[in-house]
Amino acid sequence: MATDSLPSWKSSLIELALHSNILTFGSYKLKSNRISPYFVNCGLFCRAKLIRAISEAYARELNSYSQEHKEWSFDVLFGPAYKGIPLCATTAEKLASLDEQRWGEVAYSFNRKEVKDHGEGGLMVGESLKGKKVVIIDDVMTAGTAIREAISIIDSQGGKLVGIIVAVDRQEKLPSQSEKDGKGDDGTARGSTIGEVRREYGVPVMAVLTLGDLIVGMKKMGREEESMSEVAPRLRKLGSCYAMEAWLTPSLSHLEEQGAPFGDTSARHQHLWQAQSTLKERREVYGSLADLMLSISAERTMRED
Ligand SMILES: O=P(O)(O)OC[C@H]1O[C@H](OP(=O)(O)OP(=O)(O)O)[C@H](O)[C@@H]1O
Ligand SMILES: O=C(O)c1cc(=O)[nH]c(=O)[nH]1
Repeated sequence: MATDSLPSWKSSLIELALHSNILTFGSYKLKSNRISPYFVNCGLFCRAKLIRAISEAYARELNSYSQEHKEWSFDVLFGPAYKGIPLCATTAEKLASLDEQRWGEVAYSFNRKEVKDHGEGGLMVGESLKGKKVVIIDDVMTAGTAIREAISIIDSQGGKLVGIIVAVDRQEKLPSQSEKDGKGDDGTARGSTIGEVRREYGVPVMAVLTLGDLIVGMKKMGREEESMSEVAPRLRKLGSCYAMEAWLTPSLSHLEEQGAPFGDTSARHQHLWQAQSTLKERREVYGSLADLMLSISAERTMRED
């Protein structure tokens, strides 16, 4: 569960993201057509000290995962076009700086959005993926469409996906059928995007920061009021369970991972109640934001009953 303590490197990264307008608040249409009251623009990690900070953070996460899982390794970091491109190159270099012996030979690769028809030609740039163990490095995951596209490129190139890392886990739920049909969220209880990708492909999905980290970081910086006074009214206006789900899904996906059934209504209610208790525990930490989410969550449970 998230707490109000963040390692100092995470706090510094959030501060950099705020000062550089990488993390902003407003109303944004996402690739999935969802409307979000905040946005993470990783294209703005475009100055030396910013790209250094984010690539060090990715490299640190990957290196510590590999230290904890000695049998796990990879050959190539694949950065999907466009925002993944600078990330894969700089993070490969940072990995080698962290541990030359382990990562000195790590390679990177990325795709083109349009196939090149002259010179070397083709879709891919960098290391061949054929027969290689590949980790996808990307900016954020929302509905998981971009990651699935990247996975199909890896498959088509003969690579083997062994992991995924993103800068920010937005802690979003899976798209509903009505969203896929272009009719907006139907408010059904669903697991998290990241949990589903993890389960479906059987690989670790890592994130440098989560939405929870961003909120804790803002609070530590005394910017909670500023950000939340922007975000909360919009969440309210959306009227769906966007905010609540964002906070519930870690608990829901955790329960799902333990094998809890998700199909029938009573099991789903039980999960919602458990997740709400988790929110209650978070209340002290997240103050008014948690209050807001609890009220949305209660309304929703009543609607489901
Ligand atoms: O999980 P999803 O709902 O798919 O959305 C998230 C992805 O969508 C955007 O990429 P986009 O394809 O727009 O490419 P870009 O890197 O060129 O911005 C964004 O940069 C994420 O990678
Ligand atoms: O879902 C998206 O399209 C998206 C979200 C976000 O925070 N940042 C981004 O670049 N894309």
